[in-house]
Amino acid sequence: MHVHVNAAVSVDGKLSSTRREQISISGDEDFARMETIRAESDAVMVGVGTVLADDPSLERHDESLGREPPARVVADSRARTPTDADILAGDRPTYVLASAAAPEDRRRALERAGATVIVAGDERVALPEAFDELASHGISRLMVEGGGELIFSLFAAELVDELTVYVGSMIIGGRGAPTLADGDGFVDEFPTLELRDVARLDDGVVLTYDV
Ligand SMILES: NC(=O)C1=CN([C@@H]2O[C@H](COP(=O)(O)OP(=O)(O)OC[C@H]3O[C@@H](n4cnc5c(N)ncnc54)[C@H](O)[C@@H]3O)[C@@H](O)[C@H]2O)C=CC1
Ligand SMILES: Nc1nc(O)c(N)c(N[C@@H]2O[C@H](COP(=O)(O)O)[C@@H](O)[C@H]2O)n1
Repeated sequence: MHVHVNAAVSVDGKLSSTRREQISISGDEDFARMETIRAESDAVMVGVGTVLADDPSLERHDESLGREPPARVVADSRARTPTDADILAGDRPTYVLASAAAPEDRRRALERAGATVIVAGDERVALPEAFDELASHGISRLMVEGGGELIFSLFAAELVDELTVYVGSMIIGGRGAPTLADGDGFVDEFPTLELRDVARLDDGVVLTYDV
């Protein structure tokens, strides 16, 4: 499976503020670029932290490409996604990746709300195992939008193939504000990236890396 992480950060590397509310870091051109990546993907993924903070629909995509809209995927160890979340609305498939720690009643409630629940791992979602299961559902191109906890785990599990980061010309600051890669952080060995492209867009830059 090809995994493409795409996110927007401030110059100081933040995904949003200490309030964890969605901020328009991207301008119109970058949102259009994001929509194109969504449309080229079989599925778009976020962590449940993003679902709880932003309630994204992951719906906006570039229809001119003439492909089926992408499925949606949530990494949600304890099945906390609200049953009325936008990510479950409409007909597109939604896969909730949960762990064995997810209460049975929550898993059932999400299935009743239309989700396909995939259980992998004991406490947190075992991402390699869950991705194998997604591949068996025909997902071969996965776009990941965030947030920082999920992106860190994907790098830690060496699952990222491509990274695009829009750096908006703003400072957000805040010790507790989410960054592109949070989690426990790397201390000995650090994933290295190969810079493939730099492009000016809106009032910022898009950095494209192979991992
Ligand atoms: N500027 C941007 O491009 C984006 C910004 N955001 C922002 O990011 C923030 C949310 O990010 P986070 O709080 O970091 O939450 P997150 O969206 O990364 O979700 C983390 C949660 O995912 C679940 N999870 C399950 N298995 C996991 C695993 N193996 N590794 C990591 N997490 C796993 C856990 O419950 C964990 O708490 C919000 O403020 C949102 O606005 C989110 C996406 C894009
Ligand atoms: N690419 C990008 N640029 C920004 O400035 C952002 N704030 C985000 N946030 C993420 O975009 C998604 C919103 O989804 P919907 O448009 O509501 O479907 C969600 O993942 C946000 O966290 N992204």
